[in-house]
Amino acid sequence: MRRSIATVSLSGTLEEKLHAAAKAGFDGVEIFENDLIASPLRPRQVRDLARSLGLGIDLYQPFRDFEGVDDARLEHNLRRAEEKFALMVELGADTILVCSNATPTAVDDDERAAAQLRRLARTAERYGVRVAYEALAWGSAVNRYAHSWRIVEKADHPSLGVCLDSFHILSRDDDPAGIRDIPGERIFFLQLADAPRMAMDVLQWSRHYRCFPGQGGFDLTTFTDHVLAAGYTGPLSLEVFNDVFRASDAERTAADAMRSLSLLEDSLGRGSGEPRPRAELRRLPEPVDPSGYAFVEVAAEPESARQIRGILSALGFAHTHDHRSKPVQMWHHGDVRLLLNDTDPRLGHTWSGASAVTALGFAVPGPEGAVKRAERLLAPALPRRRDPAESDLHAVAAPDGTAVFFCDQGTEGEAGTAPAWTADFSAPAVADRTEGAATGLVGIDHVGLFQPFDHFDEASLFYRSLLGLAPDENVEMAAPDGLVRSRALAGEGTAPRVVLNVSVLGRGTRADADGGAQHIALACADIFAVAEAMRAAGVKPLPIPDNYYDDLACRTDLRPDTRERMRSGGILHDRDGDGEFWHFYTATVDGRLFFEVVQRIGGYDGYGSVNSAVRMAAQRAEATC
Ligand SMILES: O=C(O)c1ccc(O)c(O)c1
Ligand SMILES: [Mg+2]
Repeated sequence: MRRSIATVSLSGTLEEKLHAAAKAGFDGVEIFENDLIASPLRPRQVRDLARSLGLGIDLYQPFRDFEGVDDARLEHNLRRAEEKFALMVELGADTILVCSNATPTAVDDDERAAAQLRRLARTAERYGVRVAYEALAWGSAVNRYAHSWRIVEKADHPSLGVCLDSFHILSRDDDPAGIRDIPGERIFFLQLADAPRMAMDVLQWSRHYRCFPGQGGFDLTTFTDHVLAAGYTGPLSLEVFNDVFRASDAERTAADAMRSLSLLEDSLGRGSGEPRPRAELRRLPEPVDPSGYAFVEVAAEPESARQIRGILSALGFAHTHDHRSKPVQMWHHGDVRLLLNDTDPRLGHTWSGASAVTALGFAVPGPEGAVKRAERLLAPALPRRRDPAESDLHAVAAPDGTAVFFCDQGTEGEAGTAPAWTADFSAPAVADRTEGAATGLVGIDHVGLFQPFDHFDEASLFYRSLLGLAPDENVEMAAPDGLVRSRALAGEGTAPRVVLNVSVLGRGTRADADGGAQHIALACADIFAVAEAMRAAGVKPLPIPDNYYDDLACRTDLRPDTRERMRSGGILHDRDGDGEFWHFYTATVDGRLFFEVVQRIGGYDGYGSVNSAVRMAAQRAEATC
């Protein structure tokens, strides 16, 4: 199917928008009238530029407040429309979007609206233009797609059809199944937008918070399947009004948009009983099903690396191997592998110098397939410095610059065998080996990464589309320096898990500290044993205030001796039904990187976010003491 994007979805001038859309691989654009009016380019020049970039102009929009007016107004509106049709001929655009009248004086009279739209269609026909009538969710008389279709049907002119916009339909909880009853050839245009579920005025919601499919709370797959089942074969076009996208880099937004559309298109027509769509659908390489983390790599300056080594040893990790050609140590505990790079990460992305998670290695069944899928999803490939004998690990850059590696899960899990990529590491001399006392860590539960404000939604779509991780609901937490929004993503069978955080207002020390707080959460089977082993090794946990434990006494039935052990270990607790979550934190290195140890019991599936405000206040106290 053709893929298009509305210029309103991108930042910059019209020229910049066209270049960005073309670079991301779109076939066409919807030109927003304001973008044209503000452009120094004449319509013919816009047409020529679009053509030279390989873009069609699939829609010109919007034409407002046309129908449901008195006779004098109608004549005026028809003259107005005719000017625009002449302009569209210059522009080389053959479809105009007319949105339902949103003025308070619009008359709710289908006969009149149909007669007026028929006159508009007759005029449009003379210019070779088609009119696509869209019901705005806040239209005065017409605000449901079924109503717009009744009027179009009544008007009965071949140059008049409907434009369906997922936002206007799904924001009002309208049932999209009725779209199947509209003949496909009368659906002149399809606009796709997702949005987070919000209880607010629908116009404000639409103009500021739309996002790309897969980034919000609407089911765009089912919606679009209905439109395809009706027989629609026109473009899939993204029309996203979003305050952040308007202010972000247009090329990145366009790539994010294309990733979203590729994922959506790949999901279409797969339901059982779905009729075969008339439109040709592009499919992505098979989804990747990661079984967990192969490794997590941390980079740190030498002094900070020393502190990290102290924490890892106290947690029972041993420094077992060194990379054959790079300054990278492997720290190992059971099946958990952390890589510590203490001089120069050279991963092709920027590193501020503060300790940071620089790479995530995901264990996947077929790395080549994962790489192909990542390429199709426009994930930027990272250059690799590689000696000929080393394994050919492929990495792509996540939106925050973190390198994402695809590692063959191979025989991982079979006793005594190590994954192939670990052959790049050799055992250090015994004298260099740092042995910790094994503490029973069983895996990497999750990695938490603070995201740049502009790229939060992009990041969650990135992990979702490349690795098939399913996003959870957003959670908001009150940090002492502002609200933090958090979204967890987890693979099938709950591994691996990634937690993305962002400052709701895009500022605060948590967001600023050289790119934002990050943590690695390690899973264990006995939190008290790990806490005690860590303290016995001379490493203190993040201290939690006594008030927290007093409150626990009020709201839980935890026994006093348990609470006492929790207090000395800095351990926090959460419960969800029969499930329980126990966790504690280490000190923060460079004000940025910390470790968490967690124990999940029963079906607990969260991240202890009820305790996050206490944790973040404790971290602020730690930073200022
Ligand atoms: O917000 C608006 O006015 C507006 C204009 C054109 C559209 O296609 C739309 O969905 C909304
Ligand atoms: Mg629209």
